Amino acid sequence: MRTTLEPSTGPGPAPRTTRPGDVAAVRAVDLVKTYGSGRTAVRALDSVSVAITRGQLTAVMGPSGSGKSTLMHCLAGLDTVTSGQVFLGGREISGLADRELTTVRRDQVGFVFQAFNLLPTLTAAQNITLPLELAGTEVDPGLLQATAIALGLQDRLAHRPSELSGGQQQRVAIARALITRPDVVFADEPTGALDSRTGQQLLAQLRSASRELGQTIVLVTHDPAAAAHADRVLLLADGALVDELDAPGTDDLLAALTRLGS
Ligand SMILES: Nc1ncnc2c1ncn2[C@@H]1O[C@H](COP(=O)(O)OP(=O)(O)OP(=O)(O)O)[C@@H](O)[C@H]1O
Repeated sequence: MRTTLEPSTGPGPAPRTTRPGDVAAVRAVDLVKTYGSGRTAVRALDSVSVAITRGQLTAVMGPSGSGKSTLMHCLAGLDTVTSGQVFLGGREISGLADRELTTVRRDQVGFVFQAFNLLPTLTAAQNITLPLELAGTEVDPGLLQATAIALGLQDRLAHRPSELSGGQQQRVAIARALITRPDVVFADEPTGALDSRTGQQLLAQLRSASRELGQTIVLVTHDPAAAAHADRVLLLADGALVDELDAPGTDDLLAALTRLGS
């Protein structure tokens, strides 16, 4: 097992989590991910180096098969890397053993998926605080309130998922990912199960929650209108990072994707 810290910018012991001076919440250096071996090997990520800025909403776009999910999985400690390094919160996670990666995922990362994955018998509040309960951490009512307000859920906390709209259910799932204040929240096509208007509202809320709480969020999406909510958009093609756009509009993204032939 190999664990190193990012090069320190100052004296003193290197802390476990992101230092105040760090701008990157998560960083990949020369990341390579190959599936399979021999003639059937697929190089899903081909030497990707990228830094995800703290407190920003970053979207990852690219044609189908370009490596978006693979990049997310490697950055989040869900998958091993073939070579290269991943630093999460200033600590290298590439090379960690499975048990340590489980702790990284529990303590440093939040996830939001297309399917909301809420527990039907629990209220919205209980769903949101579930990660804290599972970790044996006391629930701070102020933190729950602030998270609920950031997502416009303060009047829905006593409701069960079946009593909530799809958009509200996904906001509960986002609140659940934010409640532990992880280094990064990864959202994989979070609007995939929502109609386009509700999806747009959800993304606006995701972005404002990111700003209000200073939460780093990585959004994986096919949808240029979704990615247009991001502070920065990373474009992947054939496993390589081919472009980075700052606060692009939907038209800029459509043009960039057209150039990639997607
Ligand atoms: N478990 C796996 N075994 C073999 N090949 C894989 C595996 N997972 C992904 N791949 C391949 O790696 C490449 C990148 O896949 P990935 O799922 O990361 O792309 P993506 O951009 O997320 O695609 P999509 O937009 O279609 O979800 C593809 O060629 C894919 O077929």
